[in-house]
Amino acid sequence: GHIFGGPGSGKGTQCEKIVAKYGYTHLSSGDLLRAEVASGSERGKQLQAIMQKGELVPLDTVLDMIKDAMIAKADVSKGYLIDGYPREVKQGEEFEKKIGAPALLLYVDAKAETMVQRLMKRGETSGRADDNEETIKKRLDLYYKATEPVIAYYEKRGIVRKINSELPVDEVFAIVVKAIDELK
Ligand SMILES: Nc1ncnc2c1ncn2[C@H]1C[C@H](O)[C@@H](COP(=O)(O)OP(=O)(O)O)O1
Ligand SMILES: [Mg+2]
Repeated sequence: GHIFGGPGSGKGTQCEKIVAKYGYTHLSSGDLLRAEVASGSERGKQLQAIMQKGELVPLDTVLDMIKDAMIAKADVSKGYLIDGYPREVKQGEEFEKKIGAPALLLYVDAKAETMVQRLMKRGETSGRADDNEETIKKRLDLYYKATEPVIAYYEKRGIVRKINSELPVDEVFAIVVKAIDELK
């Protein structure tokens, strides 16, 4: 399934707990991209410039990275947890064409102020170039404009489970567990 939500909503935090409990293969598009940047490759340098501006990297680049990572784990995986993708409806359509339809979309929902506060706090230690006030604003704008519409695309199929991420981490996780277990 996919885990979906704004920047700082708590996707990564919940993914860690999901992986510990269910053993799914966690694929964070952001982490894959940041690994490419860290490798120092030419492609990584181009990606870094885009991410630093808070913009979306080209669709095919992210999707190919996810697909490669899925294939690499195909024979050992108990299931995939795709984190931070799709970021726009077009990406969702491409994912379905090239990979398939997700079984579940966990929509980790928090208020804009909450997300900003969490990201500013995370920025104190994360070392992430995009966890600064200016880029956070742009990421939130982009989230509301481009990414949130993705929900409607999946809602039609009845696979969206909205999770209140204003709650403490463990309470959020309890709701997540319920959503996953209902599916099994
Ligand atoms: N339910 C919650 N309550 C309080 N803080 C939370 C929370 N979920 C996550 N956080 C904190 C952990 C991080 O420092 C920050 C952003 O969380 P994250 O998991 O990195 O978000 P995302 O991966 O969606 O960007 O907020
Ligand atoms: Mg994350």
